[in-house]
Amino acid sequence: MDFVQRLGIPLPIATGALGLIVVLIVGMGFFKRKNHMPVEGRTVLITGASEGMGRSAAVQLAAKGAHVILVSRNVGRLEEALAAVRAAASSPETQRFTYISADVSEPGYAAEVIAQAIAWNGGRSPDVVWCVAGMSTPLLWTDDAAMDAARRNMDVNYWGSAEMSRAILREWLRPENAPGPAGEPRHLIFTASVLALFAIVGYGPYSPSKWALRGLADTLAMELNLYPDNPVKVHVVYPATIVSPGYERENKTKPGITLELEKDDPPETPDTVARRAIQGLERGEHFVDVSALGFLMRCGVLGGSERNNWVLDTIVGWFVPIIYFFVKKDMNAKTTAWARAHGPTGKGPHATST
Ligand SMILES: NC(=O)C1=CN([C@@H]2O[C@H](COP(=O)(O)OP(=O)(O)OC[C@H]3O[C@@H](n4cnc5c(N)ncnc54)[C@H](OP(=O)(O)O)[C@@H]3O)[C@@H](O)[C@H]2O)C=CC1
Ligand SMILES: CCCCCCCCCCCCCCCC(=O)[C@@H](N)CO
Repeated sequence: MDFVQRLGIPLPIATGALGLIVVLIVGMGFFKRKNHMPVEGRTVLITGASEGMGRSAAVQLAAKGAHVILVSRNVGRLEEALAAVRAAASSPETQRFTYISADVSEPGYAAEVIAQAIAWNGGRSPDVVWCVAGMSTPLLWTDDAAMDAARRNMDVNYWGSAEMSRAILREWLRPENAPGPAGEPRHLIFTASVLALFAIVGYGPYSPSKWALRGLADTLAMELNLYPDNPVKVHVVYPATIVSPGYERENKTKPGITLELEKDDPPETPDTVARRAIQGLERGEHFVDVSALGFLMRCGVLGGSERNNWVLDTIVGWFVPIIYFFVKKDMNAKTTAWARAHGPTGKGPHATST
């Protein structure tokens, strides 16, 4: 406490301030104990639900008692996922499940999907919509295929989620669909990536599509205050590496330097990532991180975004630049060293060994 006195701050005020901070952090944790996203008996629509994290989320939400609508393109895989979801139901006699085959990159697809979902659901819209469908084509920005890949990533990741968000909000926000200000909020969930919080070489075609989701989510979070009688919560989930079929696909084009830089990020299974994401949603978080690195990266970008815990997120955010000072130095040096050893465009998953 010596340094506190040397700063001229009286001890009682210093301990009082410290005590207040602790009480705020603990207190805010206490309020979060409520489940902010109960799904039992409610209907959840998930895009990208036939594989990877979306499929795991569908299974886990069925186990919590939700009716689930799976959306993706491939009917064979949807059938398989549907069987897994059905098998996980907590009340198989009352819970209902179905799938809708749709391509989220098709302009206008979402209104039709929502219409089908409502028809199946007895005239009621789904209560939770989670946009998980996504893809990644890592390439160096000057690669021949990068521009087409960037447009495709934007079509699936950004426009696929943006269209769905508009279609469902136009339903949820209708005056006749208003549960009133005290009604259970509906939930609109986007799936981004930690790469929307921190960028690394090789994800030029992908990262912007996920950053864009962040901008849309923050805009909507404020815009939804216009509809106090139709409460809706907006969330963004930020996974790091998920060992999924999509991850196998993206590694086919991943530049060697990208593989090298991301190898320190511990890969997680789709089940683990889905479970942590659902826990964060149940705590009522606006931005949901699912790993320790993701937590630091989230605190590092918050700016004017909603904070999950205003005290903790802010204080952690003050220290993240110190970590980045070293991380960026290291990553920039590794990238330069890579160019010296392999030439700047040494690429492909096996580039490390050539
Ligand atoms: N894997 C990773 O390392 C990371 C992934 N993410 C993001 O998390 C989410 C889940 O990733 P992951 O578990 O790897 O998923 P996968 O890539 O393994 O599965 C993607 C799912 O989305 C569906 N999908 C893909 N394109 C379309 C489309 N055009 N229209 C409709 N459905 C489509 C697929 O089904 P079908 O082919 O039948 O259409 C499948 O169900 C994605 O948004 C991804 O960008 C974020 C961070 C890391
Ligand atoms: C303060 C914090 C320190 C930061 C240290 C950074 C370590 C590098 C982590 C890179 C992780 C990349 C995950 C990619 C996930 C993804 O979205 C793709 N697989 C999808 O294509």
